Amino acid sequence: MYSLFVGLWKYLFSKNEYFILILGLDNSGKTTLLEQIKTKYTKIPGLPPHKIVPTVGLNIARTQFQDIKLIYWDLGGQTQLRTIWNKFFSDVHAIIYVVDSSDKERFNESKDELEIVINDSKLKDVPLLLFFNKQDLPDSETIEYLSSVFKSVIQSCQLSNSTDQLSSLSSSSPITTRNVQLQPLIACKGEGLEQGINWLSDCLRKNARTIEKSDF
Ligand SMILES: Nc1nc2c(ncn2[C@@H]2O[C@H](COP(=O)(O)OP(=O)(O)OP(=O)(O)O)[C@@H](O)[C@H]2O)c(=O)[nH]1
Ligand SMILES: [Mg+2]
Repeated sequence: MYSLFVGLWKYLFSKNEYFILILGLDNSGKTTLLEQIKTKYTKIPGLPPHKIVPTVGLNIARTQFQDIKLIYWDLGGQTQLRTIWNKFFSDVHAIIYVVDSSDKERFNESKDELEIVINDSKLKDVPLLLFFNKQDLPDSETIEYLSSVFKSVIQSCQLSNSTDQLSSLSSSSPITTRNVQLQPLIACKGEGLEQGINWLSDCLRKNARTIEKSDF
């Protein structure tokens, strides 16, 4: 009974548990990525790509990664479903944003949606892992090109870093930052996944924000 209680206590209040929201336009490969995460970091393999259908609700993966627990929430990216994204913002420690590197006609739409996300005050300081997916497709754009498309987003993260650092000098509050990483990905094969998750885990270990448990 005692060990059950201790286990429950640890489960509810463990400090090394982080919530990660996976966002991006529909068809960008979010659920494919989530299923690869399950395959790579859990004992139960994820669904193969041909069994994955467009997401309407919420898909979840719980993983143990070295010393930390990472819980991923994958939401639907269709236009009408994007309106619920911000309901999760108060409860997450990091954002993964997935871009279809071959969907040239929707690069700007994807960038505009990401700008809305990172400009939300509830996500201040939350690290952003930007996965440029589908790098296996012959018509996918390079990371260099995509970096220029998403330049305004990257710059606004850097700008918020320097603004915060300046204000912190005068107010002597802690320096706050939004870490950003651009990572090529082939979600259906899991290529690039490990590099991205390693980076994100390091960020969370070093400087994750505190979320009040009462928010859950
Ligand atoms: N070639 C290729 N196709 C991919 C890759 N990742 C995902 N796909 C394909 O892209 C399509 C959409 O994948 P999903 O994972 O369902 O996309 P999603 O972002 O979850 O879409 P919504 O749930 O509608 O928001 C599927 O046909 C996948 O097989 C990849 O790395 N390479
Ligand atoms: Mg999906």
